[in-house]
Amino acid sequence: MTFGEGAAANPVLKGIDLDVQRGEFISLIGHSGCGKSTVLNIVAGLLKATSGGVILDGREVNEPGPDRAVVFQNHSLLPWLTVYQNVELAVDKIFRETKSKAERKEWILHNLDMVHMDHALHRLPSEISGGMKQRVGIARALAMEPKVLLLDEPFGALDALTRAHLQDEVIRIQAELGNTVLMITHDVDEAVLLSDRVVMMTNGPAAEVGQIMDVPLERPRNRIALAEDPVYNHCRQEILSFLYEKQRKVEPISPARKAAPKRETALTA
Ligand SMILES: Nc1ncnc2c1ncn2[C@@H]1O[C@H](COP(=O)(O)OP(=O)(O)OP(=O)(O)O)[C@@H](O)[C@H]1O
Repeated sequence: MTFGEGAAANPVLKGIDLDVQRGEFISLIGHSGCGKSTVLNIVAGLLKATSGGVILDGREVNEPGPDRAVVFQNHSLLPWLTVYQNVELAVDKIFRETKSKAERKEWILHNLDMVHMDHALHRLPSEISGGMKQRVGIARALAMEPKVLLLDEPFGALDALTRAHLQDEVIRIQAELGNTVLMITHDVDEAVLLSDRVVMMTNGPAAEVGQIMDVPLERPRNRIALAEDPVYNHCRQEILSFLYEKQRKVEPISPARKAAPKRETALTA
């Protein structure tokens, strides 16, 4: 994927070659700006790759479709619609022809129940917390019955406790439904806890898949028990070593910091 042309060309991705099995949970991890969201947006059909493409169930996909639902870091709920109506909008769009009104209602309630949001059906997004909004976003995505669930740092904006809670819910839901999931994360523990495989990307420009690691941990996984698990810790170590040794990223010093007086530079170094 190259953005721009000629002198302004920015070759963001070079070799992204990845086979994903049905029902697999894949995490994509890499330093900021390496191109993770670009990969996800290409899979979602929101961006078109400069060359190469995406094949889903034997068919090339190059535009958005209900077979790939995306959950973004900052919820994308419509602020003037209630929790129920936000999910209803997606469900009506996809199932208008195939489910009756009563069946659609039951399906909306079922999906909101799955993320434990059935108590707040008639609240507006502005009346619920950040974690609750992400749950509604997940319910809306699940209600579309996508072949692939695309999660772009879905827990990134949440506090640590809410994040852990929602991760556990995603683990439970994935165990129940067996979704195929592609998730972007910056969080090493989250990647190991949730994934079957972790795809590590090299630093851009022209980022590629640097390493793919299997996570051979039994499911269901329990975060507390895993803290002591040698396999879990080995997986963490592998990712940390990739990110901070093999792909160590040194941020350029900004002009403002360069110009700072000596003493201040020493304090901020
Ligand atoms: N629509 C676009 N037009 C031009 N350049 C873009 C566009 N989208 C992304 N880029 C560039 O592509 C590079 C990769 O961006 P991307 O958002 O995919 O990285 P990322 O790994 O997801 O970053 P982060 O972890 O910080 O979210 C960046 O240099 C960014 O500026």
